[in-house]
Amino acid sequence: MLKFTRVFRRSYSIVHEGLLTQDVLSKYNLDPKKGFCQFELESKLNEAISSMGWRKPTEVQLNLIPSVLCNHNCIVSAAAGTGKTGAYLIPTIQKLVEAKQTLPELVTEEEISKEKLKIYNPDAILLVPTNDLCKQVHNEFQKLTVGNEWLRSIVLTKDSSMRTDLLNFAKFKDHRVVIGTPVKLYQHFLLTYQIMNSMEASKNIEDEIDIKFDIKRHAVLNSMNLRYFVVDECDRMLNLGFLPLVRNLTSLMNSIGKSKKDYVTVSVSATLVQSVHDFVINLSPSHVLLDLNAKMEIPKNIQQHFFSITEDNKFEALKFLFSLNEEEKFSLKVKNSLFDFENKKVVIFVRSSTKADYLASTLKKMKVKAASHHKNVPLKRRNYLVLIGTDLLSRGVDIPNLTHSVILDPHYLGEEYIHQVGRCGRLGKPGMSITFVNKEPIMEKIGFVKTKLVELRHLKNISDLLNREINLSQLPGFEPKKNELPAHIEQEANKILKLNNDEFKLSDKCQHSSAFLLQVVKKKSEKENKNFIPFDELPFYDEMKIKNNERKLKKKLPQLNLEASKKVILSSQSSLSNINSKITIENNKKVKEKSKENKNKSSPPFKESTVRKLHPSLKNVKTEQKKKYITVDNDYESIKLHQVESQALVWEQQMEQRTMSSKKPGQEYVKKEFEHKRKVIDRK
Ligand SMILES: Nc1ncnc2c1ncn2[C@@H]1O[C@H](COP(=O)(O)OP(=O)(O)OP(=O)(O)O)[C@@H](O)[C@H]1O
Repeated sequence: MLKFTRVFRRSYSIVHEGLLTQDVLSKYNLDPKKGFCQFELESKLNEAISSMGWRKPTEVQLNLIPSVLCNHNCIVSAAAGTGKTGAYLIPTIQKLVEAKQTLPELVTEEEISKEKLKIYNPDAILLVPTNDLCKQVHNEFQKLTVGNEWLRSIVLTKDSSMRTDLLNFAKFKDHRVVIGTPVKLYQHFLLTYQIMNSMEASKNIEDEIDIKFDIKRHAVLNSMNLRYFVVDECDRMLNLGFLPLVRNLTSLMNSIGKSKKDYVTVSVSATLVQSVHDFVINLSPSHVLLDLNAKMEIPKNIQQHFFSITEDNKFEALKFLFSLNEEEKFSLKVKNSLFDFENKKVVIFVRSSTKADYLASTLKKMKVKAASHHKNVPLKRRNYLVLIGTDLLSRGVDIPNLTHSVILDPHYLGEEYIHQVGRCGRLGKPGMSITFVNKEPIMEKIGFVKTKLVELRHLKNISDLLNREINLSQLPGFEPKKNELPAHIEQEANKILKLNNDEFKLSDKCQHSSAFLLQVVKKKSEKENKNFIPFDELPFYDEMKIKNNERKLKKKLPQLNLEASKKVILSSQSSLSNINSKITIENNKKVKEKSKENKNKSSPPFKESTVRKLHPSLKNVKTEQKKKYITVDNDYESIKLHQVESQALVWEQQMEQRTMSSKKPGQEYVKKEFEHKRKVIDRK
């Protein structure tokens, strides 16, 4: 059963609610004003700490260091950038230095040549969620072990192959610490398990495992000597779906090392959610809970700003922030220092790696030193001022003197915001977070799935987590325009604009774009999403199937009455005319010429079937109303509509004339014919 030990409140303010256990308090006379000497650390470790410029322990260090030194399992949460890495590294190093005498001898050549399974037994395993964070922790570890260089660490990430790792285990048997990602560590423990099992059962190792294992040169990872097991960013691990993996990893580790619960477990995160508690139960039954960020607050040194910006304007707004001239900056600075991005280190969070790359290249064109970081691009720490990344960048990444966190696409998880904002204003330095929120829902492809994203909901998650109301402000010059279409409609319409004319025939493009707009605006007027067909799903792409698709489209296309059609044209005029004028501007002349030719011909320009095919949405539109409908005539679509309409009118007039003059024999027949034709037109 999980047992949290809560002790009494400290007299000084920096230590939060009763956190430290009695034995810790009686052993150490803790004082936040005193330096690291209060922990009675080994002299070289003390020197290394002071050479890093760390004078006094931070709050989390003051709590965690003595607790680990007293061998307590700990769950710790503290705001981002408060020195958690040092807080778990310092006591681990101290304990390993103390135990130096008991270290195994270096492996000798003779030993290596024996046909015996070599085992690498580290004293500490630090589980870190991503490759870049592993490297960051490794760097900090190296700095803290200056003077104690014998205490090295091996990094296990996807950057090295399994065989290289196995070679390193044999070669660097004296390296006491392993820093690795869950996947790589799991792979190694599984391999050890398989090899040990096959050896026990006197089976051929090669038959049992996929890797070419060289028993003379390779060693396997074991946890027999394990004394410290640290899970950094543990809620991140859970969010990334590593929970089953980490569970399997620990159970493998325990069964191989036969060291169940012999080691001290430290679980660290900036945000402590219930799932972390549940997860920790599996690691160790009793824990000291050092919850220094229970309220999940953003440190006061970080200014937070939330702006309402439409999806299409987000990049523009960002570019605007970067490209303000001195005068503009000055005028805006009067109100807010927010706009001063010059020579500042900025981190920008976006939803996808494609967006990150696009934005980085756009900013580079503006001569801003920008770089992107996501799963395909490793973290570059030099020569840039602006780093653009996905949520991979939000955890643990420590960039000194970073002042601005810009969240272009707010994450659906509220706690992610805390981590993203935590990249700036670290350790009490001034920082500023800017979050852009698109009020309209948008459809976006995430991986292979098209998802409806409602950023207002994400904002609510943030406000629920921070337990405060969040008001959206307007960025000057980016206020919403009147009669603006909802962002998701604009977004879809813009996709149409980006298509090349070669992709399909102009007529099809116009027809479908207008059909699409008619459809989405119908949706808008009905204020429901059920019949909404995203652009990508409209049957445009395969020219060969266009006829079939048209039939499908007709079925899908909701029936429009005049009012709806008129609204389409009027309310979406900007988009429609945008689309039509932009798509057809070059082709307009040709089209007009064609239409003139058609008009000049005595025979009607379209056959009845063509009219029906051309504009299925004309169905149910009555003659008088049709005249009003033909209001916009400076683009191709309306010209076409005009032709269709005028043709329809011509027919009607013809029929009416025939009816008028048909008070002769055969009148009945003509009347019937007229009624029939009228029905046909009405159906059109
Ligand atoms: N006692 C200290 N005095 C001064 N600087 C410190 C101290 N402890 C840590 N730092 C520095 O503070 C910065 C943030 O530390 P660290 O990355 O460990 O924070 P963190 O709490 O792990 O952040 P995150 O939640 O983002 O992972 C680092 O640059 C580190 O070198």
